[in-house]
Amino acid sequence: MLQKWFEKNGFSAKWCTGMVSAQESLSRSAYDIVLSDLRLPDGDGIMLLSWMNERDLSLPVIIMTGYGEIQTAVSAIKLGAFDFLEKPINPSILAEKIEAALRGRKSEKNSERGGRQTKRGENGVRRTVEGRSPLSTRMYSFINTVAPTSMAVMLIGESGTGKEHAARMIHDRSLRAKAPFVAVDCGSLSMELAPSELFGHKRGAFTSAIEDRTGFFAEANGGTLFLDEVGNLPHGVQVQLLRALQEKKIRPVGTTSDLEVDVRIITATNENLEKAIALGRFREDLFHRLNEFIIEVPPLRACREDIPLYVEHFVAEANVELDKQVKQISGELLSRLEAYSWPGNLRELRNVIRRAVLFSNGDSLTMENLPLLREKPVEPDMREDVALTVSPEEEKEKIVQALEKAGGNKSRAALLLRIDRKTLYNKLRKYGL
Ligand SMILES: Nc1ncnc2c1ncn2[C@@H]1O[C@H](COP(=O)(O)OP(=O)(O)OP(=O)(O)O)[C@@H](O)[C@H]1O
Repeated sequence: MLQKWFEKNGFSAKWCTGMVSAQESLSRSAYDIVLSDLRLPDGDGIMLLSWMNERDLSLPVIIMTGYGEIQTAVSAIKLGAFDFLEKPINPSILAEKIEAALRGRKSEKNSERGGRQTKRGENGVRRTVEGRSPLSTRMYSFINTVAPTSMAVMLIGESGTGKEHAARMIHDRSLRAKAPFVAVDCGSLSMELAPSELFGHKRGAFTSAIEDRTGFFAEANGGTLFLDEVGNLPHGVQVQLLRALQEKKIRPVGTTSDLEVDVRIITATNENLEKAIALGRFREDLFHRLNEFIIEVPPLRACREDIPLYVEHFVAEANVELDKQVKQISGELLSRLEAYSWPGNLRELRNVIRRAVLFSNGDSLTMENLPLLREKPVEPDMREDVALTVSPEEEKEKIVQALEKAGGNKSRAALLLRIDRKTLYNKLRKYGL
């Protein structure tokens, strides 16, 4: 019914039957807005929202709720949902909310189109800022040095420090800037589908190959392919990747001839790959091919003097997105932000600021707007170690079962276990899975 409504009103709408099907659509194509039921046959709107947050899919999400679900809708807003809509849906309220969400989105897109840091979008918000602390300055000077070359760059840093951001910056400052930048989350590639996702396939190559698929390599031809969490690349695919890099040729699944590709590779990892090599999980020859130039992306707590700059940036961004007018930040709040340990780095800071701006009433942010930071700062190690059960054997068993259910897809398994992807990776390593 809603799909018809959208189409009648000049939108193109894709209807998904559940959470997994929405995740698949969101992974493949770009959308401007997501309208999701709170209850879904295979999950719920909040799980979908967390999944999108993890991947930085910052498009507006409107959650549709039934009678008596307002409390859950409020939690959704705290998690970053744009708004909620009570059922039965009133078309004029729906139209109003869609318009408000798209207004924010348009401003965001304009600022994205602004490209490099020096340019600004129509709304005057920069797309990115460069920290000025010694570690940040060093990183940007490495980025500027390596960008115009064709060297393979490996970005090493904790989750949320801005590795993907740095990869885009390298691409934008390279001679390939006008060609595509394609980002791939290696953790979500299953062993079975990875070759076809990376190298493409011919229709009929396997049962579910109902049409030809280009593959990420060919999509990135002439440009940059960013392999995020490269340590999670299935072992079998590592050999194929090495061949593609050495010979600059790929062979789509189900075909007999090679395609020439010209792709610059940037990888990111938040783990010690040398350890993975020692454990036989990562190929040493591939590692050397990928790390022609290593850049360390520092954790936010090592660059505390950059925090006010980032806060200012994220407030400006949230003002536009949420139609707010925050102009001041209380000294007490800023000191709190500077003192916090930021285990989730820039991503966590951005989320905290967006939430604070959303809950602000006037033109200033105070401690009142930051309920989440009032408690003791979380240490990174504690965050990593969320036990799923009391005994390690049971925990391992639970993980194995979730992986089976998810058909080997780690992101999906993490969702089933209700832990984040990074925690799952740590546990897989811990149990040698
Ligand atoms: N220099 C910057 N200026 C503005 N925003 C930034 C900057 N660097 C990172 N961000 C923002 O911080 C968030 C996290 O960045 P990013 O996704 O690049 O981190 P990551 O290290 O790749 O994370 P993960 O390890 O989880 O994949 C994003 O919302 C990104 O837009």
